[in-house]
Amino acid sequence: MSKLKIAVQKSGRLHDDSMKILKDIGVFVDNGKDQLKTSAANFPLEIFYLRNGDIPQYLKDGIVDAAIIGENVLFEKADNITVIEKLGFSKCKVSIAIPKTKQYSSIKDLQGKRIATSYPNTVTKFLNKNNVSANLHIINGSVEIAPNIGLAHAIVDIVSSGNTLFKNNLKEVDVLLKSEAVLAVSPKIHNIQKSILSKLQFRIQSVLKSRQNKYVLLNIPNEKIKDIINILPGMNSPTIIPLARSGWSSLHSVINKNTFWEVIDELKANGAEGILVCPIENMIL
Ligand SMILES: Nc1ncnc2c1ncn2[C@@H]1O[C@H](COP(=O)(O)OP(=O)(O)OP(=O)(O)O)[C@@H](O)[C@H]1O
Ligand SMILES: O=P(O)(O)OC[C@H]1O[C@H](OP(=O)(O)OP(=O)(O)O)[C@H](O)[C@@H]1O
Ligand SMILES: [Mg+2]
Repeated sequence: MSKLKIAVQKSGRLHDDSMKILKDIGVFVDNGKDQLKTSAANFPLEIFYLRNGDIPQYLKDGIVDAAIIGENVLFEKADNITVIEKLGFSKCKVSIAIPKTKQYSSIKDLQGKRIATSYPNTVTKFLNKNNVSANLHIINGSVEIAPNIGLAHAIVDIVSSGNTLFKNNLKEVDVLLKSEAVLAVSPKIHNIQKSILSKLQFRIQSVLKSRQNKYVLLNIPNEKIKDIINILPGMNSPTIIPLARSGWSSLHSVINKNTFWEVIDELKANGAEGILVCPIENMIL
């Protein structure tokens, strides 16, 4: 039987969330971590556990059909790889940082300076776009140490909470790109694998939507139904079911998790009682 070959990071920041998404879409993978290749038990999927930094080449060569990978790594190592879905985790930036005490008004300030980075292509593209030339010092990790030991005037590295910069007396002065985990596709993927991938993507989309929303049930006096509907329009329109208690109804709807508490406050202010909020496992729209 034909299978879709998908790469996920073997270990590191993307691994757990990548495996969680596969679990949430109902794909059962029997502990893959120690094996470098496993098959899903209930979906035509083969999982390759690889280094994030190596995945772009596997995609280019068609060794894997698809991958869950940090978008910044694709930007660094592969131009022609299509991203079909942003996955909403491992959000970060690739930024320029300099010592806190130094001034920075634009990238022109780094003309002729030394920049330490693990992302030389990303930096070079940015420098070229701005007609600036600088010397790159390429290192694979602990980049933030470079200015403090006299290795570089500036660094370009991943910034998320900003803690690592703070601890190393650095400040972020320019953002080269924003990144998150994505589902990327090999240009060499065949049609059979494409159709498996679209089934996988459909399931992923339904899980991502469900993560954004919550299911809410509440009781309201009938005369308040209109007001509540205005607060809770739902996916199309909310479900309303009469209660045994005369003059009252139960209303069911979906609310976005970002506006969740504001909506609950409004519902209470408009007479809603017995409000229940539940997670949604899947949203098939
Ligand atoms: N501090 C962070 N916060 C959020 N996302 C991050 C952070 N650091 C890295 N990432 C994202 O997670 C990806 C994986 O990072 P991680 O440090 O686990 O591996 P890596 O060193 O890039 O790769 P490899 O698997 O090749 O060792 C990065 O490419 C980036 O997209
Ligand atoms: O803004 P922050 O939340 O502090 O995150 C940024 C740090 O996270 C990453 O390092 P990681 O911990 O992955 O170590 P690594 O360099 O060994 O990959 C990145 O290289 C930064 O150093
Ligand atoms: Mg890292």
